[in-house]
Amino acid sequence: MHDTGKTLSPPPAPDPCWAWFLDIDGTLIELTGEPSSLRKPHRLPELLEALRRRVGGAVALVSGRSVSNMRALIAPAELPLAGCHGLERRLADGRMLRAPSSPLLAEARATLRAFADDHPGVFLEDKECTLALHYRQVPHLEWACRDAVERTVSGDLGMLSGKMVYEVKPRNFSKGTALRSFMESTPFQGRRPVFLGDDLTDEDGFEAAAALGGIGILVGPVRPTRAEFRLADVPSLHAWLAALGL
Ligand SMILES: O=P(O)(O)OC[C@H]1O[C@H](O[C@H]2O[C@H](CO)[C@@H](O)[C@H](O)[C@H]2O)[C@H](O)[C@@H](O)[C@@H]1O
Ligand SMILES: [Mg+2]
Repeated sequence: MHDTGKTLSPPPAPDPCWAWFLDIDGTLIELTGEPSSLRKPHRLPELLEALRRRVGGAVALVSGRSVSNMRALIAPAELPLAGCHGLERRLADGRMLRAPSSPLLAEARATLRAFADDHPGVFLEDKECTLALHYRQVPHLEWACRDAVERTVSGDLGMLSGKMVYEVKPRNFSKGTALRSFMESTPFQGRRPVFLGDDLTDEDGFEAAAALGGIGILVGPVRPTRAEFRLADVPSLHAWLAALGL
């Protein structure tokens, strides 16, 4: 783990021979006030389609969003996708794989729905296989939200901390397990993985990429991270990608 005092180097030039894994919010697109908003960022589908062609199809999006939400966001582009932090995957051939839902999730849903109803401004995003309790509109309620989520977590359920959000999800899946699974099949197999992400939930992706001989690129301010390289922000990522001639 790099400590906060260490400046991370800029990444090497983007390589079309890599296996590409990209986070969405805070990496490809700027964060906004609306969780999982389906507002389509300008030219995102075109960019992803150009990237897909340039790297021989070896690009997947790996997000906390659900696969259905990601598909709507990037349509008409079609890419391999990992949603809900690795619990769902849409393969290059269009097949969907979904981990079985935790029986404990229903109880967590009911508890967190009641909490959100009692706390105006807190938003519960129900992604079916995971739950996200957002406090972006009411930042002073961060600790109350954390406490509510912690109290729902037991058995196979774990808590994830993200940007102005606490999530509940089965522990056995992560962005790292998603990367590893994609790397076992074409068009990713045999390539060097590169994982790009901004948040704490991307650390599993950085770790998995490094374990397979690849690299992690943090997008955003310096912080303790397993990534080796850093790009300052979303526009810097897009400027760096431009070297691929997209
Ligand atoms: O893994 P990511 O692709 O980075 O997705 C992480 C979460 O993104 C969304 O929430 C975040 O973005 C929102 C829109 O910009 C913002 O309002 C919120 O505060 C952020 O936490 C999404 O709603 C979550 O489901 C994803 O897990
Ligand atoms: Mg992100």
